[in-house]
Amino acid sequence: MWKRIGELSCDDYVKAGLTLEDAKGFDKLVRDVLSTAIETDPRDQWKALVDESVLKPWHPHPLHQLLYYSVYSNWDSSVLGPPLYWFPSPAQSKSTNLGKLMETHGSRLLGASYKNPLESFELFRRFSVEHPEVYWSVVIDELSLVFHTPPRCILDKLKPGGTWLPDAVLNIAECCLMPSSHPKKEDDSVAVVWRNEGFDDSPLNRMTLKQLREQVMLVANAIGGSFEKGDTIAIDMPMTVDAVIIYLAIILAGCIVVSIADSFAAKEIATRLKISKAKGIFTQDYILRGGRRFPLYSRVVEAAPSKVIVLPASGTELRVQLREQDISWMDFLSNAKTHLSGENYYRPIHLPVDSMINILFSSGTTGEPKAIPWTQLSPIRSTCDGWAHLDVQVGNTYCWPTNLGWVMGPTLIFSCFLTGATLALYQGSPLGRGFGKFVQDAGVTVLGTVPSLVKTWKRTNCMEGLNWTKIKYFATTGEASNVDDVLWLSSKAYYKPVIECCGGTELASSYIIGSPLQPQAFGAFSTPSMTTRIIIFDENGVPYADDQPCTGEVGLFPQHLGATDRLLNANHDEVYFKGMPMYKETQLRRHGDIVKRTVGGYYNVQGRADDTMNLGGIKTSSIEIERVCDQADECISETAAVSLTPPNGGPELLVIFAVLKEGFKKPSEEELKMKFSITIHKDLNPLFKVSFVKIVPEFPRTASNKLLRRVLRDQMKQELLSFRSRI
Ligand SMILES: Nc1ncnc2c1ncn2[C@@H]1O[C@H](COP(=O)(O)OP(=O)(O)OP(=O)(O)O)[C@@H](O)[C@H]1O
Repeated sequence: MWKRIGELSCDDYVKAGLTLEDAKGFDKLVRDVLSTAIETDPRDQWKALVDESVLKPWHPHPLHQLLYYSVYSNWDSSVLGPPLYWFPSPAQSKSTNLGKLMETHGSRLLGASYKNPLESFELFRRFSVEHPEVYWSVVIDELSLVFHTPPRCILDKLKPGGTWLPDAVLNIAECCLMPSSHPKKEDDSVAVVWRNEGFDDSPLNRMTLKQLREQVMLVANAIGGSFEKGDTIAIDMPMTVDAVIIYLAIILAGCIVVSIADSFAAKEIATRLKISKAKGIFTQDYILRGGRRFPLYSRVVEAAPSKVIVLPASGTELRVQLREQDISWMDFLSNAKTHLSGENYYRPIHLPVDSMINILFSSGTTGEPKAIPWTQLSPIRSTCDGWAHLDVQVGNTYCWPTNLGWVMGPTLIFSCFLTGATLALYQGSPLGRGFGKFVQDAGVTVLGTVPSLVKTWKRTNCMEGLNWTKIKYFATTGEASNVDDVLWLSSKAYYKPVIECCGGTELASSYIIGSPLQPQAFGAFSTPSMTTRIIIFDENGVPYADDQPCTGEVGLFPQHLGATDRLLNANHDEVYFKGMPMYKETQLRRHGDIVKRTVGGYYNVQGRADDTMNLGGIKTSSIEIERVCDQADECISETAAVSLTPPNGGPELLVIFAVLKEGFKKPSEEELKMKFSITIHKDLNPLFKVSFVKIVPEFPRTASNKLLRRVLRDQMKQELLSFRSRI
């Protein structure tokens, strides 16, 4: 449906939103830039257009779409791999964290085979898989780690998952807070920059490393006065600068953080407090978000924990009446002050590297959320991923709207403070322009997102006119990205890479991800992460060869620094190992994703193994079907595909749920069914039959916004049952 790039004319540019005058200039520019590349590889054409900044962040999105899709209009992904939009430059690659490391150690470790960071990336990555102890020994030196007792070695292979950094003793919060010479963190380096929603035109707030340390030590002193070492203490509040201080203070004081996302209802808070046996909880009276005030303290109180420490959402006065056993933040802090007579210093509690610092909960897309213990190894792992794959370093300002209850919250804290980057926090809703203005004003250089956020920004066009060109990397996680949404995002900073990250809370890392040392494709992962070995296997558990394009469930090699070896509310072995195939002598670790490896070695996640369906004898995944259905009609905002086994048995039935965009003529479910069928037959498989279509106002999602296909499946099952019982 898209023209070839050489066939585009002023007319097309006008239709895409330019004035006739601008279209003429634009047409000439495109022709000039492509004059040397018109018959060549589309990748060279796209690269030339990007290198010359032909497309500007303020150009209308249809123009970006027109150029990108026209360049790749004849691209056959099944033969050529996914279309690429970002290409690393040799010069730039040498200034990345990993590039520098490779230039320093590459020849020593790889011998004469080492060429440069781009050509030798895959070789070096494989080396990191085969010799993780060598890789970690050099990368760990890049973080501001201070060991009270250094590790005996990097890896002791006696146990199945290995014992990492055995005998090491440290306090990971202390490592975040102390100045260091490499990475260069000084007392007056800016540690945190933040702004409150509603103050979008006011100056930014900044806190230096020294100020942060003093604040954390003050709170750690107060915690030391009220709790015992090893106590579990919950945090249920937005990810504000105070929440970050409390998080680090709990760990500094040798206690364990229980992170609970602030969007949970009382019942869910109660479950999490019970599983973790939390002795107390930090919360706010209200949550201020999107110009509204949502009660939080009342929800926490309903969950009935023992002691609640309550911060005001704004100002210094609480707007709620506290129960007798609870205490205001001010009173809590003043205890510490009295106790110390003005002296903030706190002696960090040093603990073995495998001691627990944080209890997190998975999002629960596949079932009950798992209570996942993070040890001091977990932040080391997650920071190293950000260091290697997002190039987080001194001088960066790193922002990722999230919450301490999601794995990205703690990851973001450690990724900043162990690498010397500045943490950027917007205290309010990330959905609107205020957030985008903060990104601009704070000079954010690494911006993390989740697909639903990007979808909203694109749909509402709320970021129009803002300058995001300081961003050098975007990142996205949580769910599969929509190609057109990431195209929109990348275009806001002259096509900077959007690094896809897919992992799990229990891995403290991504197992597949993008890299600044490899060309990137929208919505695709370019590599397993450093040191990670993945195996994709078929339905019989037979592995595909490492370089073979294929689709199947993924298994991980279990020796994975930072991965869990226990769960608090389930049997770890049963969840992650039972029933998994062996690879040679090794039993693989379950992750539960269906992964497609494309030609050229890129990856797509096709959903959870639980979301695969068998349609007429052919295995397929929800995401594959949704990708084509999303394009079936312009009135479609998003789709969700699930399959049902009919109550009386028989082949699985395909059901497609659709959310419609506003402002379009609403089709009937029958009409949509026709459209979906045609698209699926044309673009996916002529044998797939659509059994039902349901239009719904919105999809059920986890608190972190992940689509809950299992809830849709259950709903449909109920409907089918009640329909049958009525006839
Ligand atoms: N960039 C991404 N693209 C596609 N899927 C992703 C991406 N990032 C994360 N995911 C999905 O999210 C999963 C990890 O999320 P998390 O650790 O919160 O557990 P969960 O699977 O959502 O919850 P639970 O284990 O409770 O069912 C991944 O295994 C993958 O299925």
